[in-house]
Amino acid sequence: MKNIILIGMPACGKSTIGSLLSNEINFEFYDADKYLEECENREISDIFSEDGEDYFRELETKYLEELSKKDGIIISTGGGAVKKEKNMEIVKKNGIVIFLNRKLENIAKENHEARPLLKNLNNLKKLYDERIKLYHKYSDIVVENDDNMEVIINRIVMALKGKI
Ligand SMILES: Nc1ncnc2c1ncn2[C@@H]1O[C@H](COP(=O)(O)OP(=O)(O)O)[C@@H](O)[C@H]1O
Ligand SMILES: O=C(O)C1=C[C@@H](OP(=O)(O)O)[C@@H](O)[C@H](O)C1
Ligand SMILES: [Mg+2]
Repeated sequence: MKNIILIGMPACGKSTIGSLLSNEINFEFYDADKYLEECENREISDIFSEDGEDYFRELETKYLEELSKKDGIIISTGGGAVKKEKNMEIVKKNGIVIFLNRKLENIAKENHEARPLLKNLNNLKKLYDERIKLYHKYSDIVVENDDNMEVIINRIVMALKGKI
């Protein structure tokens, strides 16, 4: 059984939709950021402020590698997981990658307190410009997140038919 990997901008819905999808298709759900926080017993915002982004990225790769040893699971990645080609090689070995595409104006409305890279909301457009090509490059399926959750989950289930 393959894994299902959700990628996309911060606050595009990866964690929420990953969990809802898990209820729908009975795949175990792992949020890569939450898994990292639990294993390290630290919050991501503290890791960023005390040790910097590069150190966070090392941990991110370590735990994506660990999670990818499992199969038949859903992994919601952090928005920056596409920054390292190695991360995508790891998850794509036994995973189908879904890019959740959500409008920046909707993303901007969410609460970003726990997202160190969005302390300044001006950074959102910059991150988008840096990453949009990467989300397309690494995704097997693109799902527009522009409706209510039930519709989005249904879209994903339909798109996955015959692929897992
Ligand atoms: N289609 C949607 N309709 C309503 N709220 C949404 C939708 N997609 C995402 N959200 C909300 O956006 C917020 C950020 O989602 P989250 O799952 O944390 O994103 P990510 O893990 O991609 O950073 C959550 O409060 C979530 O409920
Ligand atoms: O976009 C990013 O670089 C990040 C997104 C966050 O996850 P979400 O995409 O779930 O917000 C988290 O991994 C970290 O704060 C870095
Ligand atoms: Mg998340």
